[in-house]
Amino acid sequence: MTTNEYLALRANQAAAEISVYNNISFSCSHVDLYYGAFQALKDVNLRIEKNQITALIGPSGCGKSTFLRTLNRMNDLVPGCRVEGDILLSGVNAYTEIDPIVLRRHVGMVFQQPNPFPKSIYDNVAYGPRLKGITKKSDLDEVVEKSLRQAAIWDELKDRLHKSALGLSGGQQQRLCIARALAVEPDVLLMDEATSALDPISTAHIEELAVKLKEEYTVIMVTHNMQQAQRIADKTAFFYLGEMVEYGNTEKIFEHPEMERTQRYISGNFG
Ligand SMILES: Nc1ncnc2c1ncn2[C@@H]1O[C@H](COP(=O)(O)OP(=O)(O)OP(=O)(O)O)[C@@H](O)[C@H]1O
Repeated sequence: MTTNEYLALRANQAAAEISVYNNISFSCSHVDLYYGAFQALKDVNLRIEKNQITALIGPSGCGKSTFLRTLNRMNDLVPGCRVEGDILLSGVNAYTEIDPIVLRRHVGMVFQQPNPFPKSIYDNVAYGPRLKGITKKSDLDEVVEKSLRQAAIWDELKDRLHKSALGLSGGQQQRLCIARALAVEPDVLLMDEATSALDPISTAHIEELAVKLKEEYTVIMVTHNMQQAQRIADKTAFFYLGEMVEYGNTEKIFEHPEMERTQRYISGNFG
């Protein structure tokens, strides 16, 4: 091989690498996480694709929420928690190259229990944009409307924007929390069992919403509900005892898993 041929090959490989990263939201390599002496994540390697819904499944205590929280550095707030390995967001190291506050603006999160602020519906959604420095009323009005529309709750709430968010139903509160997360224009939305406290109709609303949102956002969700993962997730990662055992297209994980532990879990033999 001549020098020129080698250089051409290397350039091609570099271009291929870059195009791979274009489709990748989070790239996690050799991630270990310790709560004090206890190791909760063990050598997790996972690439999460953009504009997809990725479900994290596995038995209780296997590290799904812990992994989700490493993505926006929520675990930084836990005393004694230590993360090793690399977590890149669009190629940028989330632990060494971005301030956690900025990271969390790009990576929004919705929790199991809806947690609106004890403020008006409007002020809940306007909270993040105001922190970002948006103060003009017409600009805030626009962001509030856009975010509530994206969260598929504008029509229900548009006539009561200045009423307390605490007066909404659980399902409405959860969609409001999604609107609040979207108002700062994140790239990624993390959902930690976001429907487990909701009734079936509210759950269906949130599932439909997640499918719509993946056109613009990357959605990563922890769920105990295997039917939910099968209904809406493009990709599924199975965790067990702190390890990410298997990852792939949801259909494949549920119908033809490669690992015995995945097979046993999805067939209900443990967990
Ligand atoms: N703040 C913490 N301090 C110490 N240990 C923790 C902490 N949070 C979680 N753990 C431990 O880490 C392990 C993984 O917990 P995690 O909540 O990530 O699991 P999970 O798969 O999300 O579980 P579940 O499905 O029950 O929510 C568990 O053994 C848990 O007890």
